[in-house]
Amino acid sequence: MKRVDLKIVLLGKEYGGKTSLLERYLYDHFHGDLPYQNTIGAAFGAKKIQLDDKQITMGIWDTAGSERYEAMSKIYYRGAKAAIVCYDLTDSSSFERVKFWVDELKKFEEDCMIYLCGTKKDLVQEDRQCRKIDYHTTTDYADEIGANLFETSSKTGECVRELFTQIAMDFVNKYVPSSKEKNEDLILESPGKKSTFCCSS
Ligand SMILES: Nc1nc2c(ncn2[C@@H]2O[C@H](COP(=O)(O)OP(=O)(O)OP(=O)(O)O)[C@@H](O)[C@H]2O)c(=O)[nH]1
Repeated sequence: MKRVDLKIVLLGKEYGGKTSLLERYLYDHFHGDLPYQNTIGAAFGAKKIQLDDKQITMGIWDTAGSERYEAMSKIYYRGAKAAIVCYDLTDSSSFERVKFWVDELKKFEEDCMIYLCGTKKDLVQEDRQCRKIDYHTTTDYADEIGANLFETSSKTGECVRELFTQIAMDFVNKYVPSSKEKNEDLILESPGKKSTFCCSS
């Protein structure tokens, strides 16, 4: 069994749903009934996932969205192989913050794969008027920057596992040669193809 580590960072505006996304993925729970508590500094969680003959340990950094902690958040994306840049589907200003983080990553962490994540999908499903960020605007932007896009709900769990599994698969395809490919001395190609995930509308 081949073991590899994968560093992932969560970025995005405060109240954007990063911590909830991580908790849904790690512990399969959602504490929507508890009062909101902003992340201070950063939090860390880890999860192992197995893909064929590879065991990937994902180390996931949940950064604080408040601009007060911006300088600190920059520390956490260093060396990250994937960044999940979150925005709240019910808050238009959160998408402006996405652009800030994408520019940062493109400038300082070129090799980091970027995943755009529209959070709180359940709210826009309950009431379409809650959607403040047009789906096509985000897919156009994802195309422009060469990113994958997911719309998730930490309340229902929609698309959360799919997001992290996609990251692990892209990472393996990009960075971890399979034993067969290694033996045959093949050159690996990056996954290239982007995908947009919106499990149901
Ligand atoms: N309905 C619903 N509420 C959500 C969802 N995700 C997060 N929330 C709520 O949105 C609020 C903010 O969520 P957090 O996960 O704490 O946001 P954050 O991005 O970690 O915030 P910072 O720590 O300030 O950066 C909380 O009250 C959550 O319960 C979701 O998928 N659906």
